[in-house]
Amino acid sequence: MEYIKIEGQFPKFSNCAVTLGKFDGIHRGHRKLIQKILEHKKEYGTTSVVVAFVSDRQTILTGEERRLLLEDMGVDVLLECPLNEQIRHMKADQFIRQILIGSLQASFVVVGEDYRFGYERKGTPDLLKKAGLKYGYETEIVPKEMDGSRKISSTFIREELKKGNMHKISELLGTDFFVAGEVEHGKGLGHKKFFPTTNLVPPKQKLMPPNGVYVTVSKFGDTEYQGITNVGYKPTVGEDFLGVETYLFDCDEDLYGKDCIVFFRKFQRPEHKFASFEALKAQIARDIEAGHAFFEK
Ligand SMILES: Cc1cc2nc3c(=O)[nH]c(=O)nc-3n(C[C@H](O)[C@H](O)[C@H](O)COP(=O)(O)O)c2cc1C
Ligand SMILES: Nc1ncnc2c1ncn2[C@@H]1O[C@H](COP(=O)(O)OP(=O)(O)OP(=O)(O)O)[C@@H](O)[C@H]1O
Repeated sequence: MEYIKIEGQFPKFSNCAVTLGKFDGIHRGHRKLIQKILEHKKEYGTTSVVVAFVSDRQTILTGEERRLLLEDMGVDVLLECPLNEQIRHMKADQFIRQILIGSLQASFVVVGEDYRFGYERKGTPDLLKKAGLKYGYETEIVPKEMDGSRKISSTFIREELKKGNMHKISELLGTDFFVAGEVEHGKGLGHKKFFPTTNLVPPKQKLMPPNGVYVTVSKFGDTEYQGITNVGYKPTVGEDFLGVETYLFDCDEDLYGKDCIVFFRKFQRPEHKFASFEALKAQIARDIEAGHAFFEK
């Protein structure tokens, strides 16, 4: 996949199947749109392009995680465009002419039914459709993917993430919430005093569920390990950064420096400050038991 961070002008492409939005999280609704551009590519040989508008607020997926996911899905080009003043002030018809037609030579554009773009959010799916008739591209407007009576959206997922409702989040995303990163060294206390663990440090940009213990699955390439993960600052020992620390079941490999993806299945309990290492160790043993019980179910 070609990844381009827009810093000024959009690059030139031709014959593109394009979808537009913020694409934070890549939920089931987003997947439908992406599937449409991939199908169009398969049928007509277009270049599948995701245009993702990014701001500097915290996100469900980091930029890197989104790249991994879209690449995995088979998208050809990801154009990451900062929501700066220039873009915010661009009128909808100018966006269509300059970017969709001028830069991307779009032949297919797909958006959700309530998508808005351009200055004062005046750009609508209907406007895209009308312009398509004039400029010769096809438009597909996708009905909102629902969860019961509520539309699936990144906002909905953010709310559930705050509550640590990992099961609901998996339903909305169509996959488990995950953290991707390289395994780092902890203080090494885990190894000496407790259990061996893998440590990831998510960037501050990443929205995380509440600090606490989660049942997880960690992936290293094609190898998967079930495990139990603590998210937080380890108040018993005191850490000054938020870590994602996992005890992997049935693993005695040295995984330092390896790329890892931790998939969150279930919230188990909040993080506590324990009076002694012994008390923490006893609790971690119970967490591990609860993790095993979850997977045996
Ligand atoms: C399943 C699990 C649960 C944990 N729960 C807590 C907790 O509630 N409070 C806490 O202070 N640390 C908790 N920890 C973190 C331990 O304090 C940590 O493993 C230990 O300090 C070793 O850290 P190190 O590998 O960075 O040396 C937990 C770790 C694991 C793997
Ligand atoms: N549930 C959905 N079903 C179908 N399409 C959707 C759905 N949600 C969003 N889309 C479409 O996906 C594209 C990207 O959506 P975007 O990420 O901007 O919004 P969102 O997921 O609703 O997030 P937020 O809650 O932050 O507005 C847009 O074209 C949007 O209309």
